[in-house]
Amino acid sequence: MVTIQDTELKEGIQEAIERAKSLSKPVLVSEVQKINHIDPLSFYAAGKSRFFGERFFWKDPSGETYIIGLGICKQIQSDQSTGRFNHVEKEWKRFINNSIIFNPYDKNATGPVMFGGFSFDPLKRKTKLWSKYSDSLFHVPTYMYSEMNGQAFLTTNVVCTQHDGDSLFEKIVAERGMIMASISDYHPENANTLQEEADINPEKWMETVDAVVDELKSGSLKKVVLARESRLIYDKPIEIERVLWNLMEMQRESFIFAFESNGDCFIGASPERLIKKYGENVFTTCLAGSIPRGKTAEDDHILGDALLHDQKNLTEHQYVVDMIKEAMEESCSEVELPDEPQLMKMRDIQHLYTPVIGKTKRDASLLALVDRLHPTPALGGLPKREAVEKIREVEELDRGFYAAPLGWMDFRGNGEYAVAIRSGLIQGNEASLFAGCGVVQDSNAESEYQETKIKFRPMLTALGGYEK
Ligand SMILES: C=C(O[C@H]1C=CC=C(C(=O)O)[C@@H]1O)C(=O)O
Ligand SMILES: [Mg+2]
Repeated sequence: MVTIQDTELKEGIQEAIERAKSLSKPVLVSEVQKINHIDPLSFYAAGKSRFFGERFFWKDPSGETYIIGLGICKQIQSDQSTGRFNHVEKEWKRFINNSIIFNPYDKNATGPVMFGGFSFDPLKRKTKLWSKYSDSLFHVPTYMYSEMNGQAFLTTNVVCTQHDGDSLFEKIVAERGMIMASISDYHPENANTLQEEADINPEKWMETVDAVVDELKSGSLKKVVLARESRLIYDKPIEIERVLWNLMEMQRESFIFAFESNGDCFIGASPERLIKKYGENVFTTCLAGSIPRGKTAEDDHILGDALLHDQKNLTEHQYVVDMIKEAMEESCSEVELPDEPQLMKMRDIQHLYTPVIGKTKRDASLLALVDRLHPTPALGGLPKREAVEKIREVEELDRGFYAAPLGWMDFRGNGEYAVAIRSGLIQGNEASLFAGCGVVQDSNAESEYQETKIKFRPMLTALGGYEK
């Protein structure tokens, strides 16, 4: 591991300490090394004893991008409700402004990266379920493995203060050496046994769906996404690595993520991109309207075809397209999207899907786009503000980070956010799973309930609790 760049890290740390003295504030040094490929999950697992509660894992659906972070060199958090996206972006810029970055590679997700997300609705009454996550929470990792189009990089981030000395460099190099030496191929061991599964108040949830359908028929609201929770209890602490392993095996076409905070872990496999921004190119997704997968290829085709022609689902989908198109046209000089939805087939479910691409106007930053889009009518409803207010009023669930933007942004302003659905919060040997669905005028409470059951499956199967 000793390379010429370690000289850079050493000198960078010395320079940063001097800079921290003159500025009277901490200064970041970030060093990027190109390394041989490492199995991303093995890197994550190597941080288990030293960094438990301070790790994250990210894979995009194409498998082109993996980002795994160990340790926290900087946390950006806030419980502020208005202007939170802008606030985080400002904090991020302020943090990297005076930093010293050794990164000769023109690759996204190398060098300083912040990973994290936002709660769905900062105005919702908080329960203790999400006490480990503030409304905006981002971590800048100390050690980060990233893979972009098959090339692998190791970033080391060190925050230096005016009180640090030369020993900081020795400490970091020793710790990094220990992590790298301890990486061994991860294989899951004993599965957990599910002891108790409690759907939280399904009857009440269906009554709420009925009540909202009545309102949709009479008022100005067109769509409200209603979600519910299932609480699982296992015989022993849930091994996050094993859940990730299962998700990677079974949900290849999804974003796969884990975000640890103070011992809890928010984890999932979402098919839905909120926004990706690489330079001026932006990509977003309209995903709404669902039907099960068929047991045979023929069944599956018949179901898919039925979805493509089902008026209730087409309406549910179209609300999302209209809103996203409008938002993108405001922020972009060019926007392209197909006229008709296509099918996105995941392991457990198929959806109506319309991809959207655009080119941003010069001033549109990634988090400004997140601000503009969240929540789309696939997670909130239409009109946006009224729908979020309705959810706040009638939904029992504390959504926390469920259905909200989760992802990364690098020091160049590039990054990607998924909508964190098909997800759960792991707390020791317990887990809460979340699933929701788009309620429109033609919704039927029983079939929406069945739809949420299917949406629990990716996480339930990965945790060990549902055999297909
Ligand atoms: C809100 C969820 O899914 C959304 C994404 C795709 C399809 C949806 C639907 O058909 O209702 C939902 O809008 C969820 O999985 O919890
Ligand atoms: Mg639906």
